[in-house]
Amino acid sequence: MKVLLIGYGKMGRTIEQILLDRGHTIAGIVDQSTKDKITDFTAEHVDVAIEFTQPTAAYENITTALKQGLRVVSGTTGWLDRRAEVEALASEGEAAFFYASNFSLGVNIFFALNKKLAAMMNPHPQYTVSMEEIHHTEKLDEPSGTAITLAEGVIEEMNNIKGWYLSGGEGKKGEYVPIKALREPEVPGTHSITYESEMDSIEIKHTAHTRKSFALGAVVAAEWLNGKRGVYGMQDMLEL
Ligand SMILES: NC(=O)C1=CN([C@@H]2O[C@H](COP(=O)(O)OP(=O)(O)OC[C@H]3O[C@@H](n4cnc5c(N)ncnc54)[C@H](O)[C@@H]3O)[C@@H](O)[C@H]2O)C=CC1
Ligand SMILES: O=C(O)C1=N[C@H](C(=O)O)C[C@H](O)C1
Repeated sequence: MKVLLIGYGKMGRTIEQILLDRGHTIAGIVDQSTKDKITDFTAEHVDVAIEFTQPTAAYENITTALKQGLRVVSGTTGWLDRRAEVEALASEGEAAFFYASNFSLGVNIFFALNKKLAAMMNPHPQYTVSMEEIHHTEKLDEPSGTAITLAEGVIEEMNNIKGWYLSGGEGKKGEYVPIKALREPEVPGTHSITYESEMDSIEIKHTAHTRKSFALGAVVAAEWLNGKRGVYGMQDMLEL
């Protein structure tokens, strides 16, 4: 598979290594400091583009790649207010789009566990739900995309939960999930969900030991997307 890397930071470089280890080739690298531009590439040169950049750049990068007719896998967080526009564009043309707030297999199992636990807690309003995420200090967005996906899972399953808020901000206790975002050196990503009552607490937690888990998931998603058209996510691929 010929892959265009859009974004050559921590994730782009980890993905490159996994691509090479799995026998793929790098068609080009687009970053702020490289000569390559997304508009230099079409589906003739590229089977899949993998986009990991930053919240302010993702929308422009993804839509440019889709307009070039490229299949795009993206994991950039913090831009999803424009996700519907991207998905509409991807479903019109020859291109394809695969997005995940977290590509790690373990986190996607954790997403399913989170929803199952939320459904079990739904009839028990004496428990108050809260979340915490910890990431490295270079992370630009908060809360993490993964924490938002976890909160959306709780909102889907619990009748009395209406939304989420960044802990420290405004929110109605009990009706909104507070998400505490902590930044500590070198942490790849830790997420926990706690249900607290006067009697006891229940906590589930996922700890990433390395960002290789996210990078491997993105490469597997690119392999899976190759040859397809349309809009996809981890549930389509993993059938969890
Ligand atoms: N979905 C997932 O599984 C994961 C998502 N992420 C997300 O991926 C994104 C990138 O993460 P990292 O690689 O750790 O960040 P990073 O800061 O190490 O790298 C980002 C790269 O994007 C480049 N960039 C910025 N604007 C650009 C533009 N307009 N065009 C091309 N390149 C541009 C920067 O120069 C930098 O090299 C973040 O939003 C992060 O939250 C990170 C890990 C896993
Ligand atoms: O910025 C990161 O590093 C990560 N970002 C993603 C997120 O915002 O959820 C995924 C992972 O937690 C690492």
